[in-house]
Amino acid sequence: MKTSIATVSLSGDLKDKLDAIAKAGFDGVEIFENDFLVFDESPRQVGRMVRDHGLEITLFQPFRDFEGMPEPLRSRTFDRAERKFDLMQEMGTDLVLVCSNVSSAAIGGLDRAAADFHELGDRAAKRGLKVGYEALAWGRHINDHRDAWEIVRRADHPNVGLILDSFHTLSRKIDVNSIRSIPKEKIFIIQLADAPLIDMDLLYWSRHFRNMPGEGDLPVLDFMNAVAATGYDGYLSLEIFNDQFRGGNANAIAVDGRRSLVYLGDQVRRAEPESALAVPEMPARVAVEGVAFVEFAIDEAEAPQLEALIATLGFHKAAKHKTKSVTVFRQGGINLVVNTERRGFAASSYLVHGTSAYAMGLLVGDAQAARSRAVALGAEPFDQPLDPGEIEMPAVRGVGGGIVYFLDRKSALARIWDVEFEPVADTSTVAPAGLEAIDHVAQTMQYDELLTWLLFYTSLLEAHKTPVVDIVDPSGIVRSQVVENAAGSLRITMNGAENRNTLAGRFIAETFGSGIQHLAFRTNDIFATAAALSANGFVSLAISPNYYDDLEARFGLEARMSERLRSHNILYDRDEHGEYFQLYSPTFAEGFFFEIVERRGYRGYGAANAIFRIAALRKHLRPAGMPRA
Ligand SMILES: O=C(O)c1ccc(O)c(O)c1
Ligand SMILES: [Mg+2]
Repeated sequence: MKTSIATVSLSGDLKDKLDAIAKAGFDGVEIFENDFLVFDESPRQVGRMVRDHGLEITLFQPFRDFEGMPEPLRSRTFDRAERKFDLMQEMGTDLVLVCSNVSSAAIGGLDRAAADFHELGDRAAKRGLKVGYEALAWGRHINDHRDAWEIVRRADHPNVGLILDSFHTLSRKIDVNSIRSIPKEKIFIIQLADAPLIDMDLLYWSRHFRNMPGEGDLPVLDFMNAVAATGYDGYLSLEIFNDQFRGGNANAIAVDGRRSLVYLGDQVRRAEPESALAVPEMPARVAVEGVAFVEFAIDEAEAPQLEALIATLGFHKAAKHKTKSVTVFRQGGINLVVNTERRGFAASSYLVHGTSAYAMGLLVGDAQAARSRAVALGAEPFDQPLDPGEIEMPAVRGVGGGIVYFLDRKSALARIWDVEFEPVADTSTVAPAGLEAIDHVAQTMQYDELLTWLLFYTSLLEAHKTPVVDIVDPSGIVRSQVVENAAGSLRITMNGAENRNTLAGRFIAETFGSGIQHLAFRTNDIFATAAALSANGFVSLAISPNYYDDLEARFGLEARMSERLRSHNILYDRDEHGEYFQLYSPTFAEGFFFEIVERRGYRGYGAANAIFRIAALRKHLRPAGMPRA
């Protein structure tokens, strides 16, 4: 499978873009005219620079407002084309993208356009060049790939072909099956882009909101399956106009782009096994049985406070690592690992971020396969030297440079707790509080990382995303998006902070990066849990009494119920599936906190309660910028 990306998709100057594109592993690049025009090197030098990066120029674009022009405009357009042909030959590319005419001067008519393309094909052929025609969704006369194909067919010239762009086809909801009957040799290149579903003007939507396949809501896979059915085996080329990407980190966006294509190719391979795209084989998306553990990096001075907090939550100290200062606290199916090592990755993570939940372990069917898939999708492998007797746990880098470990029941990893750890006598006086499992892991990140991690998780794991929800923080909006599986055994909530003043934004500033900001545990009886926690000396996050008055009004709750909720600082929500109960700890260290939830059929995450929870948590923050003890 050959992958390419248009320079317009990334930020920086042409050199920055090429560096990022080459590093991410693309084979080719579409040179967007403006990126060339604002660059100071000659076409020949640009061509050399591209090839020095190990890349091929897949096409030069766009050539605008060509077909169907009346004289004297028509002659001028052909002169303009000849100039671009000169440039392409200097640069070293043989394909130009001609997008459908948007000019008010353009005259319609398939045969007129076909004749223009036939002539352009003749001129291109003299120089060994090719012309690809793309229907813009807002083209004046041609805005549907089926019409563009009809023109290409009538042009009947070996040097004239069709360019399909998923955005233009899917944004207009054009039946993708119409692609299946196009001869593959007439498809000169495939451009791919996704986009979030927003009801707006097509041109504006296309120029500002496109994103990588899999990051948006368009059925790009259906489009691609139809393309694959033609036998097409050429480049898959990303063309992503996105305001955020233009201002983003070119390297990160390029990695996302390459991941999106590899993932798309993998899905096509599974849907159309006969496809000619030569997609590399990789293990299937990974089913997650649950979050097996979360590990904290912390120093010895602060660890007792965390351990005391965990104890009031009803966790008991279960085991100690045989060779490392690592302790496991356990309750129900939950393992919390506290790592105070002074060497190794956890120690470095502590030095950079302060106390943080820097790693999580996912229980999967085959841990090695999970890591292989992650690496095939461009994840950064994580390895760390083992002590004698330790079992290697496959891992990759995750959000904020943290670690995602994979465990399974089929390898030696099944016995890791027994092999690497020694049980410790439980001397604690606290009682278990009925916490059964990790309900969700909440990761906080910069807003512009949200799509990156969304794609990371959904391409790797058997999980889907839910729509973005706006969380109102008193100091700004935080955008929240969930990755979860159908069984509910994997739930990751991601909060993207747009500014530093929100609770999420402060967390990122205080911990010098993104990471897990809270962990939510599941109970089957929130009131019994709340009572047990109180008995353990747990102090829950105090919620404003006004909240409970409002609850009664909003949900028609009985006064007895709202009083019960209030007395335990329990938040309440309801959806069409059932009820939800939430209870919070105050923040700890750099803004980390715990949550306890009970789901009575409810499927969401209590977004409506977030403003109350955030307002309460803010009261517990240590003043911004205070050094750690
Ligand atoms: O927005 C545009 O003008 C434009 C130009 C070239 C393309 O390939 C495209 O998809 C859109
Ligand atoms: Mg396009």
